[in-house]
Amino acid sequence: MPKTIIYYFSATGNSKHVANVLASNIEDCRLCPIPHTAQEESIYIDADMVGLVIPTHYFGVPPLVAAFIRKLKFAPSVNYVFAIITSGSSQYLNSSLKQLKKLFFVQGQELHAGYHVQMISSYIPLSDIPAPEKLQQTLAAADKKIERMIHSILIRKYHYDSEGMYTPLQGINRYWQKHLLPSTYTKFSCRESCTGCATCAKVCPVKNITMAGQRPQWRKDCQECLACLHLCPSESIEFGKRTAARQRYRHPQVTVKELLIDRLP
Ligand SMILES: Cc1cc2nc3c(=O)[nH]c(=O)nc-3n(C[C@H](O)[C@H](O)[C@H](O)COP(=O)(O)O)c2cc1C
Repeated sequence: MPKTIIYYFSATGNSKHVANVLASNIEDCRLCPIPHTAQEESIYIDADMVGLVIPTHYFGVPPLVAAFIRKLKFAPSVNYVFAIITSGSSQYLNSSLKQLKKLFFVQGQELHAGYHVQMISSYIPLSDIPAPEKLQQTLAAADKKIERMIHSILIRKYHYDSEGMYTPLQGINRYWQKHLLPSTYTKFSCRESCTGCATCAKVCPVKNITMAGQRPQWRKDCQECLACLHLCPSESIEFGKRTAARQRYRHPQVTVKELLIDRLP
């Protein structure tokens, strides 16, 4: 195993960008996309340093990431574990690090450091993608924060970014997972402009989309990551009623090809 392994999940490239920058600044570092581990029942990590880079979904940890952590077993060589949460804005309205701390604790592993980095929100049912100038400013500020995080990680600093005291958010995340997520797949629709290229099926991290008569069909395992919607080349996919008038997003330094490679082999 390499000295450092970074596991990540990314639908629209924000977390992938952070993981890429980390890997190019940390010696002997391997990147591992979480969807690649889906078939494994147990994952033994025999590295010195372990990183996790993930988006926040509904103020907390995406369920596929929680399921991944529950499979982990750590060798005694592991001496530093860090997590980075990418988000639209809600560092101070968030419970991701609190949740991760508990998830790692249950696996017998301390989470030594946790960071938030504000990027662009992929949750367009709620708000539109900002204008190009604002988008660039936000991503430039994120790159500055990534530089500072790398410095702290390289000196193995023990540090937690604050998430505020707003614990009811953990309840909202649980409610979403239990009561809303199971029927999320019913909210997708596909316009006439669909070319049947199947990019949506290929980018789905849980292989939840099948093509029927050149049209996507969403099954019940949807994680609501919105990769299908944002990465559709003809912008033919909608989610609910509000996305029709809204722009799509992908981190400008991450290609669709890279995100495709991240999915299940
Ligand atoms: C279902 C869903 C829920 C989200 N919830 C939040 C949230 O609670 N707070 C926030 O700031 N951003 C939220 N976002 C935005 C993402 O966390 C953010 O865009 C993230 O950087 C996406 O990372 P990725 O490009 O690696 O997938 C949400 C996005 C999705 C798809």
